[in-house]
This record gives sequence, structure tokens and C-alpha cells, in this order.
Amino acid sequence: MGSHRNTLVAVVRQELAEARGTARAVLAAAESARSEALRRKQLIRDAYSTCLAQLAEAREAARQDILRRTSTEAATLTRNVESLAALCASGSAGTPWRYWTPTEPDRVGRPRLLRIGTVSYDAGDGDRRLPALVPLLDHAHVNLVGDPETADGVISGLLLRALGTTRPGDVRLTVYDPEQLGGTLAAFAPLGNAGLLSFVGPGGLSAVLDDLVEQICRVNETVLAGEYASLAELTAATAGPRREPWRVVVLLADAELTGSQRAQLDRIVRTGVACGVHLVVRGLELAPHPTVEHIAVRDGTATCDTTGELTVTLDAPPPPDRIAGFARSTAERLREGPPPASFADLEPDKLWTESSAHGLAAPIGDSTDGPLICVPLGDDPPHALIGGPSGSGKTNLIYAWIGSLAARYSPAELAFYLLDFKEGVSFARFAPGPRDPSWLPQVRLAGINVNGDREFGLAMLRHLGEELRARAQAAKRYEASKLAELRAEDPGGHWPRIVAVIDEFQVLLAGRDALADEAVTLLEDLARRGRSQGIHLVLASQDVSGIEALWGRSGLIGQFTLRIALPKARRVLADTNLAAAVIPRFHAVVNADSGAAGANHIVRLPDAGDRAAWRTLQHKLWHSRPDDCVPPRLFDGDAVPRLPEAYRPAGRVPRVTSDIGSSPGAVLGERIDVAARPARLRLGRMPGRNLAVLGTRTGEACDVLAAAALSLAAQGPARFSVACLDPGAERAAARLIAELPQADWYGPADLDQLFAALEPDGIPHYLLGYALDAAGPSYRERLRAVLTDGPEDRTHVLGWWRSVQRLRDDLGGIGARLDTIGAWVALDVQGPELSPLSPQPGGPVWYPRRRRALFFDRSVHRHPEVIIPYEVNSDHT
Ligand SMILES: Nc1ncnc2c1ncn2[C@@H]1O[C@H](COP(=O)(O)OP(=O)(O)OP(=O)(O)O)[C@@H](O)[C@H]1O
Repeated sequence: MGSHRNTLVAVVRQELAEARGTARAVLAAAESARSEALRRKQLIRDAYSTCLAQLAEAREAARQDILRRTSTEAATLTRNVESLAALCASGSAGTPWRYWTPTEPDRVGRPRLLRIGTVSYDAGDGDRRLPALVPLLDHAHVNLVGDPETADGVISGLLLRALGTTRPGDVRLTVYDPEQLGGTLAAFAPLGNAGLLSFVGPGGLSAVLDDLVEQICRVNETVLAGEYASLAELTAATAGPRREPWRVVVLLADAELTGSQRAQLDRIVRTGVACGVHLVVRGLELAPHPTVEHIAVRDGTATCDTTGELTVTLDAPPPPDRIAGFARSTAERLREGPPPASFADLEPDKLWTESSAHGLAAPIGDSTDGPLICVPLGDDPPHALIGGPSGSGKTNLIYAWIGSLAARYSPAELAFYLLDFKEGVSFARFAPGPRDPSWLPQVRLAGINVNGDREFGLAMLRHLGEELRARAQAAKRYEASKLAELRAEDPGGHWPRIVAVIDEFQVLLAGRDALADEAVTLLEDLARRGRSQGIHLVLASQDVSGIEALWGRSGLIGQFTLRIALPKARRVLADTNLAAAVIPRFHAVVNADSGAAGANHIVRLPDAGDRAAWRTLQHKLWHSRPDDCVPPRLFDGDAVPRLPEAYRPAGRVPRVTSDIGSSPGAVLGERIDVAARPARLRLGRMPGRNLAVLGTRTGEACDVLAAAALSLAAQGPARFSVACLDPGAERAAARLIAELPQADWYGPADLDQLFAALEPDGIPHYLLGYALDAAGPSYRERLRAVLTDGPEDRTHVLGWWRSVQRLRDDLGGIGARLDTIGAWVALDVQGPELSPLSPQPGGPVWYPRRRRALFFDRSVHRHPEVIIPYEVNSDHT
């Protein structure tokens, strides 16, 4: 029993153990499944939160990106809107009152939008403000509602901006203010003095409306005439000034309108804008129409059609004193007329498009009512006379004319020769200078500071005389009677029209000397025959007696049919023509009928003297110049020409066997002529081929001798004996010796050796004698022998005597024959003193002047000629 029990127990135990084992296993499995599930759960949780974080990150990145793009786009848009606003309301249309000044529109400028205040908006980086703009001229009527005081402030601002962005006279105001009788806009009253503003009394509304309706009918009928839809379109199409002013009618009415008034007002609303009639209304409701801009104002703010729902913070009204000041100056300017054309306005749209075959025409300014006035030159009128007292603007007029012509006619069509006898450099700007390398391509010659050098004037006339002859010959060859025909027959030829301007020409004619006689003869010839050969003279003078001198020469004055008189000019126009006496400053009378009353054109002249404006034009023309265009010859009477390098020995001693040449030429100075050629003295093997330099100006005498010696040395083998008998000339003589390839020096104690050395040996031998008169009587005999016999043996004396008297003493005293001196250069020696050396009885007409010398070579000259001694060493040593 006991064992059975035990067995049972054992079995039970066994089973229990097994069951427990199973349970444990199940538990363990469950545990592991649970922990697996938990792990998975954790994984999922982790993945979820990673996912959330990533999503958040992506969302943030996307948000930042959107914000960035938004702000960039907003900034661009803001900029665009701001620049658009600035463009639509530039200058006085949009400037805040604190900085406000009127801005003149350009010739084809269109009316702008007008600022009434600002709208603020959030640009992302804080609050920004944009101008709130409304249309008026050419675009809209303005209908204000709301608080009258604020509305009147807006109206003042709009009117001031509209007036300030247009030309004086382009806007006419009518104000109907029955309550305040014009007091609301009283600050504009000065405009009434110029007829730009009228106040209408309480009973005058019907008449005003009728008048506006009539105006609209008239504009439609006679101005637009079915061809244009509006005055704005007409102005744009013609690119000219406005044909009709804008009429801006301000109606400050709180009363009811009668039926007919309302009907008229509605007509104006519908049709006014196209005809330049605009209503600015407060207290009335205008009939709905696309051209009506509504502005509702309240407490310093407004809403209007252009800005939609945005609230406009209104600008304070313009200060009344600013309005009154502007109105006064506008009325004043209108009385003075429109501003004159500027120098730039004389320029054509395209440069160098005109042909000068049949003449020249170029504007020099505008008339008081607008259009530019052209001045003709050609077959008729062929030549011009300009007159006006000092300071009246002759130089300025000449600049304007030259600029205007130069912009139209290329160098193939036009050539200028310009000469100014005034002290000053007015024509220097046309030639290259140290600060500006440009030049006016049409200028062939410019003479400045010529007041002392009438010879240069004569040289220019001679040059033109030669040109005239050349043209006349060509015309004969081609059987042409005028320039246009010659150009047609000879299309390959270079036949520009020539305009020669001589300012203060009377200087050339002053004096009863041979120069004046020749100048008059040349002028007469040029004036008479230049017409058909395309050579035109423009003579200017401030001097009545100079002009009167012309009147005495009927052959000359009769050709100057174009007369230009500046204010207070006398004797330029006909005696019965008093226009020049009454024209204001900076105006001119242009008369192409020899000054006859009735042929006057009054021209307002632009300021053409302004260097910057000139430079702009000149640079433009200079950059367009043809490749073969050379700079003009500039003659400056104040400049001293240097001995050109070509006339200096290159350094080597020429071999004795080199070509000597039959008559080497000594260069003495620059001739006063158009080509700036050197004055040469031929030293052939003939009696008298010696040179005497006469006068006491040591520096210039030394320069003449040095230039002669150096130029001779540059031409071939030669010997030089330099005798210096004046201590003041020693440095110059020493400099010369240093530069000459072969030279011997003789001082006062060496004169015996000098004369001994002058033995002929076939090679040219030049005795350069500085202050030869100091040699003294004991050497006179030998000197005379060299002077007499030397040249035939190629020995020539180039000597400096300090007076004619001393030269004469050296040659044998009173009654001595001076024919061994074949050529002389006189410095500070008076004309009569030269009579023994001159073919003219009484000596030449010569008044010594600085750096000028009179040169006479018996073998070539009929009359002595003026030369400019070259500067040989710039330090004058
Ligand atoms: N149209 C103009 N607009 C503005 N300024 C002008 C005008 N014309 C001349 N002027 C000025 O007036 C002054 C005198 O002019 P300009 O030198 O042309 O006179 P001018 O008659 O040649 O005098 P002068 O004979 O004494 O040389 C200059 O300062 C010049 O700039």
C-alpha cells in the first residue's frame, strides 16, 4: 500500500515535475516572445521618432527655403515697385515736399503719376513705404470725397506737382471756389499774373463748363482733326512741344448742380482727358467713367482707385509759401519766354550727314517762340559780317556757329580757317593742346594771339587766294560755273566749302601800309570770286570804325550780305534798321539781306563757350575723323618756334668729298606763313652773299646766327670760324661751337689769326661774327676784303652789328656802298634807319617787336619780310 502510495506519489511528483518543467518552458518561451515583442516595439518607436525628426527637419528646411524665396522675391518685387514708382513719379512728381523743386521735362517727356502720400507694407525685413501715386494729366479726372480740409490739401499737392513737372504755360488752372472765393488755393494766385490761373465767382460755373465743352469741341475739330485719338498721342507722334496746354479745372462745390450743369459736367468727364481737359473735384460726385480716379480722404489717410484697398498715409499739404514762390517764379519765367536752346540742341540727330555742294546751313540758336534758326552760307549770302561791342558775345556766337556746322558737315564737306586778332586764345581749343590731344577735324588752320602779327593774317589770305585760283582753274577745266557743278563734274576731287573766320578783322586793315593794301585787295578778290568757288568769309569786329572802314570799300561790303548784329552793334545793319539796339543780352539779329529792315530774324544764342559741352562735341567728331585727317596748323603769336631738328647737324663731320651743293641755304627763322616754312638765305658763289644781323637784342641775334650756322652745317661739309667780340654773346657762341661738327673760336685778341685762317680752300667757310662792330677800325680793311671777295671763293660773313651806323662805319662811313651786304636781318632797328640797306626810299615800314625780325635778301625780295627767329637753345644761352 505504502509502496503504491509511494509509487503514486512518485508518479504524481514526476508528472508535476514534468508539468512544472513544461510550464517553465512555456513561460520562458512566452518571456522571450514578450521581450522580442518589446524589442520590436522599441525599434518601431525609435524608427517613428527618427521619422518624426526627419520630417520636422525636412519641413523646417522647406519652410526656410520658402521663406528665403519669399523674401528674395519680395525684395525684387519691392525694388521693382520702388523703381517703377520712382520712374512714374520722378523728380518733382514724387519728391517729398522737404526736398521739392520743380523739374523741367525734356522735350518729349510724358506727364508722370503724382504722389499724394505713402502706403506702407511689410517687406519681410520690416515696414517699408512706397509712394502712393495717382494719375492726372493725360490720364484722369480726380474726384475727391471726404473731409474738405484734407481734400483741399491733396488738391494743392496735386496741382503743385502737376505744375512743377511741366513747362511754364503748359498747364492752365481754373478754380471754382464759391465758398472761399478762391481763398482755398490762394497761394497759387501769382500764376494769375501770367494768365495761367483764373478764379471763377459763384455764378460762373455754367460759363466755365460751357467754355470747357467748347474747348473740347475745338481741340477735336482743329487739333486732333480725326487723325489722333488724343493730344497725348499727337504729342508723342510729333515728338515736339505740346500743341495745346492742359486745362485743369478745380471745382470745390458742395452745392447741387442744375440739370444742364450736370449734363455739361458729364460730357467733360467722358471726353475731357483726350483733349487735355481735367477736372479735380471735391464735393461733387462725377459720373462713373474709367478716366475718373476716386480718392476718399479721412483724417490724414485716404484710399484711392490706384492703390485699391491699401490705406494711403497722406502727405502734409505743401507749404503755402513754397506754392507762392513757385507760382511767382513760373509767372516770371513765362514772361521771359521759354528757355533758350542749349548748345547740345544745335547738334543734329546724326553727325556729318549733310552735303555742302549747294551751300551750308546750320542753326546758331532758337527764336523766342521755339524753332531753331538756321544761318545760310553759299551762293547767297556768300559772306558774313558780325558786329557787336566787346563782351556782347561774338566769340560765343562764332563757337555756336562753328560747332553747329562742324556737327553737320564732315571734313570732306567743310574746312575752317580761323584767325583771332584779339589778345587771347579763343580758337586754341580747336587744335591739339598739352591737356587735350583732340582737334576739330574740319579746322585746317587756327591763328591765336595774332594781334601783333598782321603778317599772319595776310599769309592766310594769300593761302586762300591760292586755293581760290586752284579752284577757278579746276572749274575752268570742267566748265563749271560754281562749286556744286565742279563737285558734280569731279566727284573724286576734294572740294570742301571753306569758311574763313577773322575775328577783329579791322586789325588787318588798320594802317596805311603795303600790308593793309594787299589784305584789302585779297579780301576783295576772295569776297567777289569766293562765292562761286565755295570760299566764304566771316568777318567779326567790335570796332565801329573797323566796320566803317569796310563801308568805305563798296566792292567789299556789298558782298557781305549776311549780317549778324549782337546787342548794341552799330553800322552792321542798315542805318534804318534799329533792331540791334533793342534786342536783349545773348540775342542776335540775323539778316541775310544786307541788314535791310524787314529781313531780321531775332535769335537767342545758347552758351557755346562752356568747355565741357564743347569738349563733348569735339571728342565725338574727333573720334569719327577720317584716317587721313591731320591736325590743324596752329599759329600762336606768343609761342617761339624751336629750330627744327632737320636743320641741326646730326653729329658726324661731313666728309670733305660729300656734295657741297651750289648754294647752301642758311635757315634764319620761321616765316609767318600758313605752312610755317623756314626763311632761307641762299649762300651761292656770288658777290654780296653775306648776312648782316642788325640790332642790340643779343639773344635773338645769337639765335639767328646759330640757326644759320647749324642749318649750314647740316647740309654738307663746311668750315666755321666763330669770332666772338661781345662777352654777352660768349655763352651762346660757345654753345654753337659745341654743336657744330667743325669750328674754330676767335676772341678779340685773335683777329689776326682769324683773317689769316680765311684762306679759300674750296670748302664753304663761314665767318660767324658776334658783335663784329667791336673789331675796331684796324680790321676794317680786311673785313671789307672778305665781304667783297669772300663769297666767290665760298667764304661768307654772317655777322652781327649792333647798329646800322656801325655797319656803315665798318664798310667805309657815310656814302659807303653797302652792296657787299646782300641780306640782312633787322631786330630792334627802326624802319628809317634801314633806309641805306633798303630799296625803298626812307626805309621799310617796320616797328621793332619782340621775337620778330625783318629779313631782306636783295636777290629774292621786293620788300623785306617779317620772320620769327628760331629759339636754338631753350635756355637762351
Ligand atoms: N548766349 C550766351 N549765353 C551765356 N553766356 C554767354 C552767351 N554769349 C556770351 N556769353 C558770355 O558773355 C561773355 C562775353 O562773351 P564773348 O567773349 O563771346 O563776347 P565777345 O563779344 O567776343 O567779347 P570780346 O570782344 O570782348 O572778346 C563770356 O563770358 C561768355 O561766356
